[in-house]
Amino acid sequence: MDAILRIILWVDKMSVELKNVTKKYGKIYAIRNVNLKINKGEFFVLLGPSGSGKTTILRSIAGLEKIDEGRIFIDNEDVTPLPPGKRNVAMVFQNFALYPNKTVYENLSLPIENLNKSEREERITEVAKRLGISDLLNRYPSELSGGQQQRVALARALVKRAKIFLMDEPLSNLDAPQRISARKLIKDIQIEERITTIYVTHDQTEAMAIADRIGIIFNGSLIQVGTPEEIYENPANIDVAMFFGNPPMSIIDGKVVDEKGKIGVRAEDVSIGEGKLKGVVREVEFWGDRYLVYISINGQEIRAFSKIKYKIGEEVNFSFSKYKLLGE
Ligand SMILES: Nc1ncnc2c1ncn2[C@@H]1O[C@H](COP(=O)(O)OP(=O)(O)OP(=O)(O)O)[C@@H](O)[C@H]1O
Repeated sequence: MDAILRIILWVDKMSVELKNVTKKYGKIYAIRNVNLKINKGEFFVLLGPSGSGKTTILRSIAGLEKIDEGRIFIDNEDVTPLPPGKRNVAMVFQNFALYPNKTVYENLSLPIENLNKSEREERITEVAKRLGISDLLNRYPSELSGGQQQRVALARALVKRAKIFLMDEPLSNLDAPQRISARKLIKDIQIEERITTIYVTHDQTEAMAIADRIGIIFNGSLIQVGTPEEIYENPANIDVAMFFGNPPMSIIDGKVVDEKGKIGVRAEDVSIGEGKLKGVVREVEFWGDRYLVYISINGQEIRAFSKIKYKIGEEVNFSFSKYKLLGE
């Protein structure tokens, strides 16, 4: 049987649901009244600033944290009282720890020690092939690059044939090119196997690239859930608008345009060189295929993409093709 088909057949996808989940450390709320349904086979990204509660949600789903209030369901079964070992999830941590004194093969054998030797060998060979680490099985972790170690950590989660993947900033140790190729690999595996995956990051570019849906969390509360496109187009509030997108929306006072309240504008919706608004160029960044121009207008700042490199201090006319009213 084709290896990929076999992997698909292992996996019997699971949904995850959190109902009114609260977790406190002492008096501090790490997460507060979180309600969230993650669908079978979905790639769900939890995105938020440092300390917002992302890891706490993941650890609560894994059973590594005891929640104070609420219930957690995996495939409609209430798993709240179950220990981690009974939840059938695999977690890949930020600082993936491989056993340094064991070879890659031995590291991959550990989660499946309960199987007999030939079954173990079959699984490891299959997953190693899929992840391009077949040639590394006899090496020790110290003899691997960061990216190779990352693949071994992923392989270790995969050999277990868990039904849910929980990933906590799994690419944080990699450099930029490695991150891009590793995230593509994670996404490829997830698409092929449709393993329900919950992935934590504070990097919104990564979130947009990889997610089916994103949950935005600030200060322990889930603020918005939607596809990357939905959140990009319609941020739920000013905090989300100022956080999501690269660059995020510029937030300006309505009085600059003919609207009341705060207005969010995306850099690609600003056209320099036309329109009745006037501002001064404060800074210009080279972004490879274009420039990001910082324009100041009545003491407020607007960012605009431009093919032309404007000069700092230059007065420019500009207009918006689109903007979003974000309230008072
Ligand atoms: N073991 C703990 N004891 C006390 N407070 C904790 C503990 N773990 C987390 N916290 C607090 O709970 C809140 C949420 O932490 P959490 O690690 O879930 O955030 P995060 O979004 O994953 O952050 P980061 O992106 O920095 O990893 C923070 O205020 C944190 O200081």
